[in-house]
Amino acid sequence: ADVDLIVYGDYLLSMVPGEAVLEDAAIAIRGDSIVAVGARTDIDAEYSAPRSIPGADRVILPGLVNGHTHTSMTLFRGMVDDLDLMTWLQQYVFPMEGRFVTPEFVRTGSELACWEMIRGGTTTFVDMYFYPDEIAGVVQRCGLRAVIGAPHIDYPSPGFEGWDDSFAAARDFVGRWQGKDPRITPAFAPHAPYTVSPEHLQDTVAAARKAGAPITMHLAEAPAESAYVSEHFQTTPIKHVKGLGMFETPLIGAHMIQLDAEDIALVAAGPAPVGAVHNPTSNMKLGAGISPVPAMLAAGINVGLGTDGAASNNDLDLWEEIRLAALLHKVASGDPTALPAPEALAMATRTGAAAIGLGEYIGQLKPGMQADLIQVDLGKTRHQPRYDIVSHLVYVLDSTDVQTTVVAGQVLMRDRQVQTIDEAALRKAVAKAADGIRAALAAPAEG
Ligand SMILES: CSC[C@H]1O[C@@H](n2cnc3c(O)ncnc32)[C@H](O)[C@@H]1O
Ligand SMILES: [Zn+2]
Repeated sequence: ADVDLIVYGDYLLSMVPGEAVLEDAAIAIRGDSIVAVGARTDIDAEYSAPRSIPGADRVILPGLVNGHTHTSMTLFRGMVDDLDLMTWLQQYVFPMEGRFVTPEFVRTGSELACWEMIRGGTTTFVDMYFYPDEIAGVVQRCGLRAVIGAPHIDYPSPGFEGWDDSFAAARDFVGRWQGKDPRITPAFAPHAPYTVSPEHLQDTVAAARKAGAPITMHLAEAPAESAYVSEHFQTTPIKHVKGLGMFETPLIGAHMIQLDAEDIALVAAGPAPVGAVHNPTSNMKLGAGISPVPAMLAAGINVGLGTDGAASNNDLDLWEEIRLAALLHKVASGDPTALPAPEALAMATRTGAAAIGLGEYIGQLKPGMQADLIQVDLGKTRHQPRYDIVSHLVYVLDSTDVQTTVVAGQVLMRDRQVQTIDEAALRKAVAKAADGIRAALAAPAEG
């Protein structure tokens, strides 16, 4: 039978539960979907394609899922480091966003992020940032898949005076993008329990239920958030939002650190799917704490991985998050068997896809699923010897080993060359945006 593309690999990791690593494998793709996965000899006997990608020394696996980021914040990379969340946010980030975030800023920052994610093997991301139509435009042009959250917050923010206009714009955004592009899922993105009132969070829930759209928000992140919620509402962040109906509609909770055993049970009980996104680098850097990931997984919660924005990471490299997650929970528990390598890799693929509500379509390589996949090169001397492929992926690989990135059957990167973004033009636009930020950092009193 004719297909559009065949991708080969010395190894193939489908991430389908119970399936072993396949050797000398291939995957046949028609349109945006996977048609067949199997031994190279079987695929070659049954399918022919006008295009193919060779697989010597390469592993095929599902594209990575970045469950929480703020793509445009790449332009704030390295602007300020080594602060706690609230100081970082309130004294530096919010004021700089007020000065610099425009549609052009978002377009450039988001394109820089997409370039970095394509190069590192991320095929899907969940974003929450201002001017989401600009982000959606970048996503359409570069070919990635995204859940794009339209932000709303009780305070003035770029483009908005406060709640009323930001919430109205979020409803419009969701209405405009629902069903428009199969690679884009619009979402509601209230900022956090300490910046959105209980009444307004209930409004978000009602709008999300009516639209059938997911919600993504920062939740149970730092001790200061718990202190705020305790002081104002006499409860924990999780019980607070549960009481507002937020677990009755699909929710992607970013961070999910400050949870006790009761909170974990409430999240697991839903009744709607509540995914948790763990951001180890950002959490460590901002001193926010350690998310109870092993306990959440044990309770049956789908836990994914995220980078957060590049202003608190300072890159969008999910391989780093996979490795840090696997290591952090061993340190936190004193148990080297905590979060073993296969589980850490699943958080960036199958479980991560489920956590963001796309588990039926992506995160595993099997017929009928979307053709979102990557090839990584294990041929370098650094990868010798090889006894266990998953061990290399989690503990040795870095993003420069990613050779090929495919989303919905479209090849976005081949032999490390991004096909859909003009890198030289992007560098120019980034340099222009950075000049203004650099000047403001050098003369803060003038700002
Ligand atoms: C309204 S969503 C965008 C908003 O969120 C800010 N932000 C970035 N990272 C974090 C974080 O870890 N916790 C809370 N808020 C964060 C970002 O700067 C935007 O203002
Ligand atoms: Zn964030």
